[in-house]
Amino acid sequence: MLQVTNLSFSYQQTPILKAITLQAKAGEHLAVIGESGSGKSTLLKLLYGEFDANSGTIFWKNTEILGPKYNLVVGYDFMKYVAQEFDLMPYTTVSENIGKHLSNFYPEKKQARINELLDLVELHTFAKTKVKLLSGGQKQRVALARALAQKPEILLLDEPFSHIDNYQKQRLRRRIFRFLKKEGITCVVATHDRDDVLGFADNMVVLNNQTIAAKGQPINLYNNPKSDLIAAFFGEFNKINKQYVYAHQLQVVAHSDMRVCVKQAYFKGAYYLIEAQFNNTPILFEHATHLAPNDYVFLEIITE
Ligand SMILES: Nc1ncnc2c1ncn2[C@@H]1O[C@H](COP(=O)(O)OP(=O)(O)OP(=O)(O)O)[C@@H](O)[C@H]1O
Repeated sequence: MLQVTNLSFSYQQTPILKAITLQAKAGEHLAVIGESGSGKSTLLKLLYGEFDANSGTIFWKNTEILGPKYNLVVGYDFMKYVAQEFDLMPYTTVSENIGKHLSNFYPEKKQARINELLDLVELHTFAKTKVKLLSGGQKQRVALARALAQKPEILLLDEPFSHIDNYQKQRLRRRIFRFLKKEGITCVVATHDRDDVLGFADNMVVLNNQTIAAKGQPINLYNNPKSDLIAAFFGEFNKINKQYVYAHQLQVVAHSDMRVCVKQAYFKGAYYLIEAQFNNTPILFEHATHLAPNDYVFLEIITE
């Protein structure tokens, strides 16, 4: 189990994280979300032992994670960290990068593991290509594969799919998270992307104002967001009578108390996102078909 207790940290004078307490059980997938600059990467770096905390403790099972004041070499064997900057060896091949931490003592076993990971991140055709010749998304996949090579007990991922195009991202995300669950690897993922959370994370924490503003299962935070920051993470939303109402929770009906004037319709594929006005308040809702500006419609909140 990962246990973080009362962790506080500042780079200089300004506190970045204050009294952070969180846990992740072995095999759990924990998502860390928050606005840009809220300290997600800093938290992962502290978990990795890259910095010394001002106060508080971090334990993985019975081992205390300590920073450079106490460790000559940053990091621990049981933990891997895939940073936003991938830190690969540019002049060696994809295979060599993935196998970097694997022992040469059993070359066949090493090659089999490299092949398994090349399959996982779908980079077989690039196995012998030098990393400096790869695109950003391909480098990110090499970094993921390399972090998994030795089967860490805990994996820290910072925006793990940010450089990968949408076409490959969805599939790769499913493959990687399924692989982590299958191998029982605990993972902490810092992300801006709700798709890294919904359907994958067991729990999530929300960083805001240097502290944890909320934590819980994604389904509970989704259903009861408690703040604009959390609601916005999950999708377009409105605040109606102090309640958070997602755009898809409003439907057009024949008659209701909520008569709105359409301002703009945005094609979103399976639906249109409609921007409308209700008593001078902007309202967003989803609708199956296009609605013309200045049309009036009635809306109702869908109660599931
Ligand atoms: N090496 C550093 N020295 C000083 N300040 C830093 C350093 N790295 C980050 N910061 C500051 O710490 C704060 C948190 O940064 P951090 O990168 O942890 O945020 P983040 O939530 O990961 O942001 P993003 O989502 O944009 O990656 C920011 O205000 C940033 O400017």
